[in-house]
Amino acid sequence: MERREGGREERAVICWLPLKSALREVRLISQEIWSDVLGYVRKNITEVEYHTWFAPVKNLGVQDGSLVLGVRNSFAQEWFRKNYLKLLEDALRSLGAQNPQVSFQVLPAAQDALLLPSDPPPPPSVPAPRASAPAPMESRKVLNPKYTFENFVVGPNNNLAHAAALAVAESPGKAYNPLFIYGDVGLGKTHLMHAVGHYMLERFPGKRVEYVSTESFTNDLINAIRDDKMTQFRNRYRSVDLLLVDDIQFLAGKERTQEEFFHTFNALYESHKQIILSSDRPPKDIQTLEGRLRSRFEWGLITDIQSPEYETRVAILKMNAEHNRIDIPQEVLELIARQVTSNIRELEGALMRVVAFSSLNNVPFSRAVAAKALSNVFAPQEVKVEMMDVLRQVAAQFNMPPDVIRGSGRVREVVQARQVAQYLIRELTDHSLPEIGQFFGRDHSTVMHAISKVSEQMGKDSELTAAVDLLRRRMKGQDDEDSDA
Ligand SMILES: Nc1ncnc2c1ncn2[C@@H]1O[C@H](COP(=O)(O)OP(=O)(O)OP(=O)(O)O)[C@@H](O)[C@H]1O
Repeated sequence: MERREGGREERAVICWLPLKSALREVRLISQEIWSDVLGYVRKNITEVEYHTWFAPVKNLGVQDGSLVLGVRNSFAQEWFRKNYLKLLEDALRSLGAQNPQVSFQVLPAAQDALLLPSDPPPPPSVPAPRASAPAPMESRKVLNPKYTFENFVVGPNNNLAHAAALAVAESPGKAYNPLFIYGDVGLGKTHLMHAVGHYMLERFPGKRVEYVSTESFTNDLINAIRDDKMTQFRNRYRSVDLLLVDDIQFLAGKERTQEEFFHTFNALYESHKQIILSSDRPPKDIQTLEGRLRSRFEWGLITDIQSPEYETRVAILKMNAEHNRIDIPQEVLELIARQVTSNIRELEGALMRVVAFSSLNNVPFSRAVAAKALSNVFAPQEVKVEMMDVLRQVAAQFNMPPDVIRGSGRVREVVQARQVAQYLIRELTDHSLPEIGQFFGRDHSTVMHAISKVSEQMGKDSELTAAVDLLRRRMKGQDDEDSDA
């Protein structure tokens, strides 16, 4: 464990250890911030400037609350400091950073030349230029390594779809063919499809799995017709063991694609190859879909995925946090799960936003911090402070585990932290003295004594006063200034 000598410095370092461990995966998290920052920057400078200066910049993650950007050489470093620092800080401010910090590092030549796979996609607000020709045959997509059965949280909203997908994975071409999964955006249809693909490839590495969106299928068809390559097209789609087609509702109104898909479907079905289709609606609601296709889609099993209920949302967030090795308190996850109710993609985005916010502002996770981080995007939530919130914040501030504060230790620092925690709980929550006493395994008179002791010291002991003020602001989500004090 990292330790430095010297009172204040030591506290500053150790206080943020949980946050530092949260930042281990910060490169991943900060792509989200970086995409938003680029979106902001692009709106505020010319395209030429953007491409000259920002396109080559590499996001190196957040370190100690500062967004670190890799630039090509010391000239660019200087240029950025002089010309773009303020713009970048404004961009971070627009994302909720209260004391934004940006630093620039000159990249080693090799890294500069290398486009790391973690580089962010272009910001969504400014779409990348689109080629006028349709995508080439290679538009096939690969399976997302994250979309496995192990990473899929099962709840009442999706247990039937999950069971069906598992059955299909175990007996492809036999259990349900086709499997038709429908549901609103961002609820896990693609995840389940890919999970079947992974499962099959793990058990039978020689099998051919093809995942394609309906749009890519259509583009491939157009290209094949244009380039006179229909035989290759047919070979490609009719020789697979598992065909996964996303967003099949986009077949609506495309007669030629429907015709070709009909033959692909028949060829696969007759040779007992598995087909899985996803859609935002059941086959009967897809307008202008040929009757013969609709009836084929209904041959197997049609199953839906609904919005997840609260417990499933919390479980998904927990799994995501663990996956990214982010140590985030349960009550913060619960707050996010209450805030984002319908869409899992948004739920994951909200978690990222909270992690980004707390790393950029260098504050530990708390419900108030999470509420603030989400307030720009979702309706602001009134956060009721809980005893556990206070205990955790006091523990971080006094650099000792919460259990030690609640324990029986009589060391001066521990007693002081315990008294501060009791004082703040009394002030910030509705709990009675006996309830607070019970939380600390003590009686109400001890709590009364703690409160009068802290009240007495406030104003006299400046360090304690500053710590209590800072904690109070943090609990109320008002820690506007830098919170390293
Ligand atoms: N049950 C779940 N457990 C864990 N993660 C999930 C679950 N359901 C969805 N997700 C995650 O939510 C995100 C969105 O899921 P996915 O892309 O599969 O949704 P979709 O229904 O295919 O959406 P769209 O219709 O927009 O394509 C993904 O990151 C996925 O991993």
